Amino acid sequence: MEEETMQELRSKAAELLLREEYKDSISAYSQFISLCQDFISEKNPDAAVLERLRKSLCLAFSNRAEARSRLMEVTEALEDCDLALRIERSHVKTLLCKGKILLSLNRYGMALECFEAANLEAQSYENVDLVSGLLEKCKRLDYLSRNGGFDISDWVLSGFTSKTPEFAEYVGAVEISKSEISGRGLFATKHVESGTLLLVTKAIAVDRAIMPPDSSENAQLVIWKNFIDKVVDSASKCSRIKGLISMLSTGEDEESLGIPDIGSFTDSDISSEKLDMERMLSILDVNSILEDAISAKVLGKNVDYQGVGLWVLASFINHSCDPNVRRLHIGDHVVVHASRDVKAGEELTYAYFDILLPINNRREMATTWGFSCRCKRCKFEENIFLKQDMRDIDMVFGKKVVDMGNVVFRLEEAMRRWAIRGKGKGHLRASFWQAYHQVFECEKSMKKWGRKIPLMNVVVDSLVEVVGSDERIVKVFMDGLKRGRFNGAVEMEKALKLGRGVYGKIMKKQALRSLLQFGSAQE
Ligand SMILES: C[S@@+](CC[C@H](N)C(=O)[O-])C[C@H]1O[C@@H](n2cnc3c(N)ncnc32)[C@H](O)[C@@H]1O
Repeated sequence: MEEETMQELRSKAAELLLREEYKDSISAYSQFISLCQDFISEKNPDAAVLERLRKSLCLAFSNRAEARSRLMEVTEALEDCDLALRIERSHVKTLLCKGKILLSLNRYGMALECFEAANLEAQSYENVDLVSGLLEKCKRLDYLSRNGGFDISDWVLSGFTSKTPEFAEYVGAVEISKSEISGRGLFATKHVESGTLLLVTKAIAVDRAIMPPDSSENAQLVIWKNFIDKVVDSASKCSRIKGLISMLSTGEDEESLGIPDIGSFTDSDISSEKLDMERMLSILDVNSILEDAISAKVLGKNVDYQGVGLWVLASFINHSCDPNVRRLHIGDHVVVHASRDVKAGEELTYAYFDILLPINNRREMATTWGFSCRCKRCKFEENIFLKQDMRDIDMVFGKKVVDMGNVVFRLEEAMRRWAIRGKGKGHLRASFWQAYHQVFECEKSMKKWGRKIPLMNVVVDSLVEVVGSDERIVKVFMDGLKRGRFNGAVEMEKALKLGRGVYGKIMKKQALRSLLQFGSAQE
């Protein structure tokens, strides 16, 4: 009688799974599993029956894992996989299910073990091609995650119409350490040149919508709410994701936060911590980033797209008004690269907001971010802005006068009087970038001021040395090249170096060229 009930439950559960009614299927399998386990322990069946029941139990755990994985109930699905594999170590269906879940969690090494084990048994499995396909994909991702050999050239050259390139999470020459800016930060472990890939990380969740320029605040709130729901849902279904999120700062008491080992983000276990809703919301407030932020570039998407997401490893990157990294958003991945040469041990920072502005404007933006900026450039400029001349220049600049040449001229003269050299010059030029920009882009202004102010080439070099490559700076440089202001080949090489600072080294010269010349038109 009991065996009959079990048989009925098992058939019902399998049918529900086929019909993609996962919740009901999980419930039916749970009942079957419980009855089956009781039967085995209470009835002590003979060897043949026991063997049959154990096989059924293994399949039930495996199918419940499948249903749970479809609902993204990752932690419970993995537990079911392990229960099934404890009964039958090389159960192909379970190995595939477990491998796919591990792959979705970017745990390539462990996923590879599952697919390799499944492949050994695959001859007896009806879908041999599926097994070998998954094994090959996992090998590729595992390889990319170890050596970071991404190349998006073909995709860029196709105008982003070909298949989006395959990305795996990658941790380059970086570590998390105590920051002088605030709490923890990400640091370079070796000298890297501009454009070097440092990190590729996949979003915990991201929400996007097409947002026309005049869209209401309400529309933004909808994106934000959807995004929060997605993160909360993922964290509730996956203890690893919950563990990762709980490492992040709430913006309070950052100096007391623990310093996670960078290795724990790749293939090791992360324990789940307590994470109530209040803490979760503070974490999202402090760490969520916009895809179209100033130091980011969304590749392959419509310009009206707006997206907000959470990328855990990138969340350890502090802001600086002298940033040295930028990020590209490609699909759900964030790709972080050096935007200028970086020395070993240097903290990696990007701009959370526009830093090509004077200190007062930057202060306001930092306040809306909830902090007061403690970067070196702000400290330097706080002192300089005590000078009356500096405040006068800032006032004229603030009036958005038509002829900004006067601002540039007065600033350059003041820097000469105050004997400001090297990085200091770059800092102040960055603050008044819009004035330089206006002059360099206007033939009439150049005729009037050209001889009295430094060459554009010189200004660009000093800017990039302190704030790294920036699309706007590169554009002015490229426009200068097109107007024939410089000697061709050497300057073209320099333009490509600047371009690598903006777009990274994950594409060949030809693709980079196309982005530099036609970038915005293609997106
Ligand atoms: C995304 S987190 C960066 C990592 C964070 N420092 C940590 O320990 O986890 C953003 C928070 O870091 C701090 N922060 C980042 N850049 C800063 C800066 N330039 N000056 C002061 N605080 C900064 C602020 O508290 C901000 O809310």
